[in-house]
Amino acid sequence: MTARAALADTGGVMEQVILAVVIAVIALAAVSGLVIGSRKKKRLPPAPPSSPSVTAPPAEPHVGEEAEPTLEEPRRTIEEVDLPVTEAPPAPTVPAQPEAPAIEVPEPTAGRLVRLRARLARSQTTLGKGLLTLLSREHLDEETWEEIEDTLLTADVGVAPTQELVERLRERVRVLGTRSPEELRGLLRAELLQLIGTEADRTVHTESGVGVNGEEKPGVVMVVGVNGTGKTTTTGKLARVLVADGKSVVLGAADTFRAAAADQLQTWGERVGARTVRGPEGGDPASVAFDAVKEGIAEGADVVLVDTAGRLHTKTGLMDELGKVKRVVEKHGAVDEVLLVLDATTGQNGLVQARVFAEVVDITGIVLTKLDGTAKGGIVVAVQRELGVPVKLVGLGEGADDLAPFEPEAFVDALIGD
Ligand SMILES: Nc1nc2c(ncn2[C@@H]2O[C@H](COP(=O)(O)OP(=O)(O)OP(=O)(O)O)[C@@H](O)[C@H]2O)c(=O)[nH]1
Repeated sequence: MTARAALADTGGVMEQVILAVVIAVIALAAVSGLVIGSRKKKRLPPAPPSSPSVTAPPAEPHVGEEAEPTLEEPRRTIEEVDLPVTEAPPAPTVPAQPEAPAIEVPEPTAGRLVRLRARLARSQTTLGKGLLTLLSREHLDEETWEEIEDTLLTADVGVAPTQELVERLRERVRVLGTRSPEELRGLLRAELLQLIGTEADRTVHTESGVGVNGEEKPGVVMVVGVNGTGKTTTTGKLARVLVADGKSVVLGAADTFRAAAADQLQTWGERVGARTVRGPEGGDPASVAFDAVKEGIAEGADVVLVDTAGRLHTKTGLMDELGKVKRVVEKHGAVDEVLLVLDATTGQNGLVQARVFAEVVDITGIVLTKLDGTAKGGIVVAVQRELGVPVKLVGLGEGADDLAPFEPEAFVDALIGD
């Protein structure tokens, strides 16, 4: 091969090399253009308009995207950090103060028994009207007197008072000779009144006095009795009686065995604007009672009513605890009333309860509930005899103002009718 031929050969190879390089560059450019295009396609779509009520979670960063720059904040020492407790609470935006329940105005207490006498008359006909019918018989033979006796016993008057009454009636009827219905009514009225007693002090004592430290102390009333007799209801109704008479009342929910009892009492209190002092469920009843009187003193209240647990008289420990409640309350000063609540429908069983309660605390008054639901009104006589303590209030229904001061005359009139 000549040198010229060799050179020409070399030039051809160079041309091929240059061509190959040009093709490679073009190919590279095309490939890189495709990559850029595909990256552009991967960009996130524009964010949807944000909704005002729903807060969207932050979008997660994708691979290849740069992280958001962090805010540059100087590092603070622990002393410089404001603790949340030191911050002023944000101004409340919702004016949602629950409205205080409307305060009720209880019915006046004077003459309540007269107003409610229809409740008594309905259920007591066996006693009053039954006696009148028997006494009106033309011949008052032994059989009739026995029927009179049975009527009194059935009405729970009790054996001894029944015998006394029958004895006196026999004597007076004999002296009277002929009997007009009016005379008989007057005679029976007088004898029943004598049996019930018109002289006893039936006032519920709630006068304020002087506490152990010489401070003014509200009148303190303890309400005791077995579960279900209507004790809590009676405490609530009594609060209304007092409020109706213009007194301010604090309630003590010392029935800590049953949380619902405290709720029940509080509801009664709220209806007449009386504060209720309560403790933890199962807590010490004596301490709740103590706190209630303390609160009453602090508030300058007129009366503190303490509702106690309806302990069963068979449980000696619980009964002892009732004595403790009274002793602890007395650290503030005297307890003015201890009212025993008895369910008139339980008859003789109520007398057993009365006896046991009287052993633990000095009962000063009796509240007979549910007299509207029984013909056994004679229990008024029996229980007074048993305890030597007067009936001071009677319950004549489930209504808020169905608790009446006990008035013997109105009671007897309701029994025998006018
Ligand atoms: N008919 C009638 N029902 C009454 C009277 N007094 C209370 N009651 C009802 O008797 C039931 C029991 O009353 P409460 O006050 O819960 O009885 P309690 O003795 O406190 O019982 P605990 O709270 O379980 O200790 C309730 O349904 C009252 O409405 C009343 O004079 N007449």
